[in-house]
Amino acid sequence: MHFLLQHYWAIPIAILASIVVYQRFFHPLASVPGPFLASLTNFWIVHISQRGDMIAVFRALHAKHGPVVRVAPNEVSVADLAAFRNIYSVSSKFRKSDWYSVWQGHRKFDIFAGRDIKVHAQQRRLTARAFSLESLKELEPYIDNMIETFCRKMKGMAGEKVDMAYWLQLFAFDTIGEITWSKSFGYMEDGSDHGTFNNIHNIVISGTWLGYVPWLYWTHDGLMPYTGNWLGINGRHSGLRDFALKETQLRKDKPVEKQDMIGRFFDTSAKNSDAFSYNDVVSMGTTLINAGADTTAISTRSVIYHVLRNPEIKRKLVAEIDEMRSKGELSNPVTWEEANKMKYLQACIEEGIRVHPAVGLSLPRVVPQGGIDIAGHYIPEGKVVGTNAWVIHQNTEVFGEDADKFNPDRWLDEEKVGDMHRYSFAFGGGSRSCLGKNISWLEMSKLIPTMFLNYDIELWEGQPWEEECLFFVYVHNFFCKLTPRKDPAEL
Ligand code: HEM
Repeated sequence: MHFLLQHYWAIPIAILASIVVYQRFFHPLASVPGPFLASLTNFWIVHISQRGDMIAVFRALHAKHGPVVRVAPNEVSVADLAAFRNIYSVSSKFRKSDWYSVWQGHRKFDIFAGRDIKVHAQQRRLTARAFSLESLKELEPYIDNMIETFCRKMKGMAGEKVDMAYWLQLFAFDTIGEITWSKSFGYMEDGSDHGTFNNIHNIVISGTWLGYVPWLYWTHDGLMPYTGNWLGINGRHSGLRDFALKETQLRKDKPVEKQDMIGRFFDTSAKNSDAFSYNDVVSMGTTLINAGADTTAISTRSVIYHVLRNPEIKRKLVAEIDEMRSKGELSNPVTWEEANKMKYLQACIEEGIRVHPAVGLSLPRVVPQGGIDIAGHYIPEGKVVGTNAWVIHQNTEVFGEDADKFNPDRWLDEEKVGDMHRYSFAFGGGSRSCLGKNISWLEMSKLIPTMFLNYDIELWEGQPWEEECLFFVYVHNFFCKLTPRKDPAEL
């Protein structure tokens, strides 16, 4: 005792040393390679996620350590192909990790962030039909409205420096408003999002890092009545939700000609009011804004940007568009049916979302009972595993030696396309894969060829863009110049 009192400074050092020894030598993940600090504390990954360069760090870690890397005391990043298919299968028992709890907050019905496998399966059954391929036909006229507004706005800016990243975001948000509540947000008309993007950016910044220390979020949640709100993520549970509530309220009393997403949810709710209440319909509205707008904007940007940076690819895409139009086989705006016949366009979209997936983090899942063997490492039950699309999409075994290049032609190789789809992860995977994939594909398939049909598009002074990797991978500095083209059908 006397010794301890005299050398009190040794106590924290001894505690720290035992933590280091335990985490490095005795912890069940001790054999998994990775950064030293990551094996000791979650604050390493918090720091990386806040810095906005998670993609570069994770790619470098896998290049150095191989297919399994310890990225937090209890979490590993997985690039092993067999394990990936197991974790993200349709019947997967790997539930979403507590990273998602900060996104769910107290919401009962959260199709994106809910972590209970059974509850999620029931919620997915209730909502999936609204997103089905057959419902796309009804949504197409809504999207035509938005494309017409977008092209009209572009016409007004012909020859000028257009902030394409921003305009595609305005388009994607207005489209979500239009297909969900039969009412665009009017952002394109105003040329402004009136602060919404900044609010959502703050939600994403906050949710990205807090997810790695959920105890901090829940402690703050308990103290909030006394301390007030200090966390941006709460905007998802308050401001954004209030917005969806107001729109849903307005829509409820307004008859519409075409069936929109909220209309479909109301129909399901009328038949299952216990399992899918009015409140749950509002939650779906919030989710659609959160999950469906930025993701589509980011993916559309990627396709257009990479096409513009590769003159030969741009030439081939425009040639496909012009050939169909001059034969009278292409409408303006381009229809879904026509777009599906355009093989090169579809290949450009596949490649755009492969090289720049909208989500920049691993999608973390909890290892179920029995554990899992990954590339020679045993990961026990309760630990977290996750794959990052930005890592797996660079796998040369699947995507070829030029996996780091934008090359739409790879999607035209019929022998390889099945395997590439199997490991495409931009829309997530298995039972938790994206519900809105068809909708976003519809938007991209129509907007992109319509833009190249009507305009010659160039990068403004050819400057490269900058990436900011949070949960979403935002881009900055994507400017274009648009020159109206003569319609090829009239040439
Ligand atoms: C190109 C555009 C899109 C991309 C890249 C994308 C990507 C993703 C990803 C990666 C996930 C899985 C997230 C996870 O496992 O944590 C997801 C889930 C989801 N997405 Fe999308 N998304 C897109 C568009 C949309 C659209 C337009 C909507 C709705 C209109 C939507 C609604 C959803 C929903 C509801 C989920 C949760 C599904 C579930 O867990 O059952 N997404 N999306």
